[in-house]
Amino acid sequence: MVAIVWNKISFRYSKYGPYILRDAALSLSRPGIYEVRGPSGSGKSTVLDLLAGLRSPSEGRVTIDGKRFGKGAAKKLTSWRATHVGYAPQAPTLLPSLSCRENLELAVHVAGRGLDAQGREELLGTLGMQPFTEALPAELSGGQRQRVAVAQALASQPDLVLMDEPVSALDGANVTVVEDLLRQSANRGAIVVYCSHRELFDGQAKTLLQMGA
Ligand SMILES: Nc1ncnc2c1ncn2[C@@H]1O[C@H](COP(=O)(O)OP(=O)(O)OP(=O)(O)O)[C@@H](O)[C@H]1O
Repeated sequence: MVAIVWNKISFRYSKYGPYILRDAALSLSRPGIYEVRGPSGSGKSTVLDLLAGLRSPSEGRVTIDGKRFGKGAAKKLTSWRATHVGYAPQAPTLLPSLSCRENLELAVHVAGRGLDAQGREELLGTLGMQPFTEALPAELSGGQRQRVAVAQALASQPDLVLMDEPVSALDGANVTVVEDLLRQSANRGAIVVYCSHRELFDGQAKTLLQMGA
């Protein structure tokens, strides 16, 4: 379980740059599926990075499991992130020298928890990647790499699942598979946050944040 509270969080990439977020507030503790909505360039990926603790707020503090983090949070959150967060960023970050199987194994090793070897194999199978278990990322199509990145983010059975455009390269059947896996994660007790230009879950996910233009 994980609980995240934002109170008056602002973020900009540089000291005099435009604000991406201004005095944003949110509270996340209940398992479920949440969407960060907004047009292209509005800051959805930035929000996911902040939730993952990969970026620190410019102003304000985030509270994670009762502890408050402000500037410099990203460094302090490294081990929390490794254990609790599964993140499939917009550009998949599979290690190029490791096979699909090994990329999942690494995620579980770093987290110190997650699916056993059989579970990881099954997860890849569910995503139609069983024939490519031993393939290197460079040997995969874009959609195949995206499916492995989704599997990698789920392999450690994280409390917080972050998915940035998880189905942008997938066909309809695989979109349904990803939706099912994310539902299963939420049913297991995870908080799932995603952004997607393609509508998922029939538009029924709760809105976590609505970003402006
Ligand atoms: N590393 C960075 N340094 C400076 N500006 C950045 C950086 N990353 C993103 N931005 C800017 O921040 C704004 C929000 O970008 P972000 O990627 O979060 O939007 P998005 O809503 O996810 O977009 P899309 O839907 O197109 O993926 C954009 O104007 C972008 O140019």
